[in-house]
Amino acid sequence: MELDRPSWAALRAATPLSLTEQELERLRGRADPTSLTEVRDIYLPLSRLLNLYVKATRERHNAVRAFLGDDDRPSPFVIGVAGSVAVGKSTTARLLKALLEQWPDHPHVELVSTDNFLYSNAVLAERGIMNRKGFPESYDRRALVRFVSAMKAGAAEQEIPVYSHLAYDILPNERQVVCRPDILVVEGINVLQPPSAGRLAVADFFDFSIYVDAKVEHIRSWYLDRFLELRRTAFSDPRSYFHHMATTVDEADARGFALRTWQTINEVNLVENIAPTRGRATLVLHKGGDHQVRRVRLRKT
Ligand SMILES: Nc1ncnc2c1ncn2[C@@H]1O[C@H](COP(=O)(O)OP(=O)(O)O)[C@@H](O)[C@H]1O
Ligand SMILES: CC(C)(COP(=O)(O)O)[C@@H](O)C(=O)NCCC(=O)O
Repeated sequence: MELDRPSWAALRAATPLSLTEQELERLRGRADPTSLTEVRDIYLPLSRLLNLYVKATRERHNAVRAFLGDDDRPSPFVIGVAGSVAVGKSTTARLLKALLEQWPDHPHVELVSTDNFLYSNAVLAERGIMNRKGFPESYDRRALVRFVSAMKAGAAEQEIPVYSHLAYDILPNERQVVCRPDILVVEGINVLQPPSAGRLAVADFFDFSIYVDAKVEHIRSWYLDRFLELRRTAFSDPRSYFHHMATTVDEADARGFALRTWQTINEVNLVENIAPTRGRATLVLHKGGDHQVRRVRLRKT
């Protein structure tokens, strides 16, 4: 079913807004204008709905465990967050983590971004796919599926690689430790990709999935604005892979570079690989040009 913003916002019911402006500031992505009004109208109803899903899924698991005489701990509820580069998935995922942690029955929420499963630049260069970063073949999909499958099977702790936007690469000496959570949020552009024949895909482990959607021309302008904002901020760090964009390249050329990156990599990936997975999501958040969610589509079954 499709709901407009006011109808969706009304579903918040009595869910309290417990996030402060300072906390939101910390959770928001670069150049992302998500406001407390957006949290109240869009994310609180979503948090309430997800709480109902988590409870119902737990009850079903408990019934099956009782049937099997199995006294293992229940496995985490897994949520996938998909959508284009620069659509605001990571803000959505961080907000969900902050809001879901406030429900007393699932206080431990872990967030994993799939960029951690990108192949290193060295491997991408060796395979000649450095200009395909973000395309399905640029990820170690087997490692990602193994990780989510192990968490779902109740593994106590898993170590995964760490990707840095600053280095624009996997950090060879760092690992992220993920301890068994009540809820695992897996965020990334390709998380709703269907499996290839006879294989499993990470989406096979999702209990709920969200696709963050917007018109291509809006996402393009968000990508360009963010790139220029990063040029003024993160790229000025001498360790940044894009440092030259802040020093030797002027603003017009930096904009031209970002536009080419968008047109030749991110938009192609959006059209060919990401947008076709939208219909697989349990819920679609559709944003207008001002980044605000205008419509919500929910699959009832
Ligand atoms: N080159 C970069 N340097 C620093 N941070 C970046 C860079 N590119 C993207 N980011 C940050 O990484 C996060 C993820 O970005 P992205 O994968 O485009 O997804 P989304 O915008 O949907 O969250 C965002 O918070 C963004 O601000
Ligand atoms: C790292 C990304 C592939 C996103 O990865 P995700 O966490 O969504 O799997 C993307 O942010 C990216 O860097 N794309 C490459 C082209 C570009 O520099 O915009």
